[in-house]
Amino acid sequence: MIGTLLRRAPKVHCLVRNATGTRTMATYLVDDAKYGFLKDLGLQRVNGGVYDGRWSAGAGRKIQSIDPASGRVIAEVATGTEQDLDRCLAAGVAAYEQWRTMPAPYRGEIVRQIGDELRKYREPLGKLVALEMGKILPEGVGEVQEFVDICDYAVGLSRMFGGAIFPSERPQHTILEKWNPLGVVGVISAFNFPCAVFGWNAAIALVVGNAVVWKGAPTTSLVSVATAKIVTDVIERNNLPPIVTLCQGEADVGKRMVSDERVKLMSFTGSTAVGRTVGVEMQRRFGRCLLELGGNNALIINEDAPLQMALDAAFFGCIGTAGQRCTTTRRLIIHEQLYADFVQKLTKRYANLLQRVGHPLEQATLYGPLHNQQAVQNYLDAVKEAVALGGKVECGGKIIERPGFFVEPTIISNLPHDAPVVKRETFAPIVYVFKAKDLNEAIAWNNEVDQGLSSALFTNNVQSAFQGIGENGSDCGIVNINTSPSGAEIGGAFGGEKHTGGGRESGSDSWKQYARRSTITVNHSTELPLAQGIQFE
Ligand SMILES: NC(=O)c1ccc[n+]([C@@H]2O[C@H](COP(=O)([O-])OP(=O)(O)OC[C@H]3O[C@@H](n4cnc5c(N)ncnc54)[C@H](O)[C@@H]3O)[C@@H](O)[C@H]2O)c1
Repeated sequence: MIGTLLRRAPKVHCLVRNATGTRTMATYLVDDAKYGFLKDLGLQRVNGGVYDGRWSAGAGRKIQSIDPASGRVIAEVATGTEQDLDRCLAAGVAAYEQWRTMPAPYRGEIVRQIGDELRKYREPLGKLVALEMGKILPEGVGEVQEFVDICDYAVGLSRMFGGAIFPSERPQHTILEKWNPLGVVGVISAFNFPCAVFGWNAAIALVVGNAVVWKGAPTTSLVSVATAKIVTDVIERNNLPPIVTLCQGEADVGKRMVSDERVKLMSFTGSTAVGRTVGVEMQRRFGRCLLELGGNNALIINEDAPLQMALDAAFFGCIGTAGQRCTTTRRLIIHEQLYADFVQKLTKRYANLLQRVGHPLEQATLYGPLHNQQAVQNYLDAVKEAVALGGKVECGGKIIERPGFFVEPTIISNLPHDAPVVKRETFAPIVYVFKAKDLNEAIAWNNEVDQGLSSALFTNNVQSAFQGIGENGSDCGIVNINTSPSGAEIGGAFGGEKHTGGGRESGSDSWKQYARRSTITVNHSTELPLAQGIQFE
């Protein structure tokens, strides 16, 4: 329905300057009444991309945000520069001084209000996520829901994050552990989760007592602005200082944030290549970092797997978000006895999916576009490389001829399990399929790539399942049994090993990454005994 409206939408023209300064005609979806949800989110034709306690146009480049399913301009964002970031950081440091003194349950109350406000904007913000990133509407709304859920989680946490008490070897002494906030937490996020990644970080960082400075991906700048507006409105209504600031910008702003000593923890989500530079810089200046980087996730189908479930899991895992999740299934390792039948059934499911290709805002769409032209090129390059290495394209491999950045979901067989193209993360809907002789071989192949984010084993055998999750099993941060490696719930700690960066976000004890641990010995005696019984007189 909305897709029909999209195609029929009247064109609204206005004059803008492009990157070279030439005045050109542009069409803006934000001016079209059929995209009224953009105005509901407070978005205009040109939006300020900087919030340091008040909204302003950044002095950086004006970025045109594109709908990847049609190539049309949604609206513009005036992004920030390093100077704009400097103001955001200064405001964040000052806000932190006040925020850290407030009781944690009070901080939780503010995060509760943020969650409630997000609930009100779930649909329009979810639509914007779908429109600007290119994921289908249920996934766009689901992303906002993740932010709501982590707020609920953080509210509870604000009354629960506790320290330990340990026995002391000295009489009438007690050893305590107390978790204190760090200061300003920097968040740099990737285009594929433009709302939730900020949410996972901000909700937890705030209840622990930190201030947050955010830079989202340049190509999803509207989501950053709309999300930050919802959050900062709540903060302003409570007469609080800017404990959340935004400096939407490009790599120069990101680099500056990473190198600034005021940022005590740098939470970076993005590619391994950029994450490596972030990690090195944070190590150089002894800052903390939380890295959530690329994945190369495998799904193992053991000979005793529940087959229908495995097929459903592979279908969603490989194709969901058009292959643009960090947890997307990129390798299927199938027991040799099941291989031919499984690949044939999966190929059939792929063929049926082509009926469900469409605009992400259309109700019937299951499969949307890639995010931009560069992603299409990366996809084509990977297919070409795979074929040159002897790979057989079982299905897909080409661009889908329609407006926007659509490519066919693709299955490639016949490659060595350790081919260079297989060991690399191509952020596109390509899955490589392999025939394994037994579980030991399958696990060895699962583990042989550099990345270590997510994995799954399908088996009905308890011994195989426990091998998969144990010391001889998957070396990933996420190790699933009989469910897809793609996607995760907020209750557990999210993140991966090796070149995925080692960070953990969301649930379990991930909150500890946002806090500094103070070990405290309290002497409640009238003597002053030294540790280890040392006499010093
Ligand atoms: N592990 C996870 O939780 C997770 C989640 C989502 C995405 N990802 C990964 O992110 C990648 C896709 O996202 P992307 O293309 O936006 O990644 P990217 O690395 O190109 O960009 C990520 C962010 O870093 C910024 N940036 C670029 N250069 C920088 C620099 N030198 N210093 C500081 N910041 C800089 C970008 O502007 C953007 O905001 C994939 O590899 C995917 O697997 C990982």
